Amino acid sequence: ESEDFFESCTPRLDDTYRFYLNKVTGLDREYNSGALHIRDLLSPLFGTLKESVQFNYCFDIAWMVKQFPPEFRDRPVLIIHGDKREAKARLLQQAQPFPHVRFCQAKLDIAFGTHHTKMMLLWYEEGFRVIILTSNLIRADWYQKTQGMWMSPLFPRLPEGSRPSAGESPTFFKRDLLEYLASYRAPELEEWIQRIKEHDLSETRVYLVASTPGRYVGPDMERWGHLRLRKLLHEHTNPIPGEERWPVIGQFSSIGSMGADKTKWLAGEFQRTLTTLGKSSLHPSPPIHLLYPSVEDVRLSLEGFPAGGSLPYSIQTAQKQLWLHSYFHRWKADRSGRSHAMPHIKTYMRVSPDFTQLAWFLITSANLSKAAWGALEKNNSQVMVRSYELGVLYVPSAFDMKTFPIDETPFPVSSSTSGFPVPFDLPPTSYSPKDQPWIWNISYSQEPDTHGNIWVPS
Ligand SMILES: O=C(O)c1ccc(Nc2c(-c3ccccc3O)nc3cnccn23)cc1C(=O)O
Repeated sequence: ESEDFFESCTPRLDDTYRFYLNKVTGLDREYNSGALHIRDLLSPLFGTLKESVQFNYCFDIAWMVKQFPPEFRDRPVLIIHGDKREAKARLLQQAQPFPHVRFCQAKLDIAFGTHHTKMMLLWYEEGFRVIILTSNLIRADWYQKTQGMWMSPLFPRLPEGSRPSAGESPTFFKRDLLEYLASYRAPELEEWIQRIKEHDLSETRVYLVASTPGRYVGPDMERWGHLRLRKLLHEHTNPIPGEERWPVIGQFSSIGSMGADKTKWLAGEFQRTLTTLGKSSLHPSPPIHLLYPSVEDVRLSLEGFPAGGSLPYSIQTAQKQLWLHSYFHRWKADRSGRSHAMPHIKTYMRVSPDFTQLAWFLITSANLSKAAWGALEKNNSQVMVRSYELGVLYVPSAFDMKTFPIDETPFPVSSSTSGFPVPFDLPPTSYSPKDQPWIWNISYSQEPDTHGNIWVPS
């Protein structure tokens, strides 16, 4: 039985894609097999921790410290955040009892930008690991929401005296990660840039898709945000016969202001990016399906209306863009047992007309907003990005495939399949005429949620 015990307590992980969902409290056991809790990520099973860096937006420092196993609880943790003034003071105050926790404030010089990036840099005795994820470092983000992550392989240390460009991956992940870290221009990150240079990242098969605040011109325009994604799709995917019938899917947990009509950004520059496949000069208009929870999805969720506290779509923004809601589809994820675990994960993908194959897949912190993805300005000669964002792109060519088959039953995880574990149901389910998008700052008092409560925002 010790074998069974060991089997049951160490998650059998899908090694192909290294894409995992968070565990969700209250699901049948099978739907959490292969899913990971934050305590799994920080467990000695993945390495003997020396120091870590936590890039995130929202922090509960005392809760975070408790997620480390006791033997690692005093190891230095560097927090990369975007808080300023009183918010920064409150954050630093949280760590007053924890001298091993230090802080670095990411510069946010453009209005309305946020430090949205969620990443763990884990330095072990045995080597180095990167985790890029969608969860904040607060209990609620790891309880009953659908969240996801990419977990890197263990990167071994390079032999002494290796040249810095050693340890590069076929997807140039090492160069791109170092450039992203350098974009903070933060002295606290210098020693981490140096440490990563000393490790072998060559087994990485995903491309980094990052956003860093700024106004970019010329070749710098393709380094960040959606123009970076367009560049990667242009270089590393191929045209598909009948691609105009291959839908684009965007799935997210918040929405920015998209302008008075679809041509302002969504069906213009953003659609141009999402429909790029290789170097074809066609600009098809395939279906675009946007997945965002309806009020009913939230009301009937495991958390009930409080799930909507992490779906910050405001009435002020929504009323300016009613045209957007015709693209919307519900959150339905029976295949992962997560139809009632509201999404905080963000994913974008290009699927075949029969929803059995993927041309590419992106998991990211970036919601549907110009702040996150960037927007062209000055007659398309400049792109402006407001926020820090981070995600990873899967393209079939990096896995010696033409397309990714989709695994329609990703749970319980079976290391046998080579299918990509898309976490929600395909095809997407359109809103019914009565469905409305969840808006977080209006009241819902007609019908109670799963906990018998109504929603009356202050
Ligand atoms: O990922 C996400 O969906 C996400 C979305 C927004 C966000 N921040 C944020 C919030 C807000 C949302 C929820 C609880 C507290 C908040 O302050 N309100 C605004 C207003 N304008 C810009 C950013 N805003 C943070 C995250 C995240 O979880 O990182």
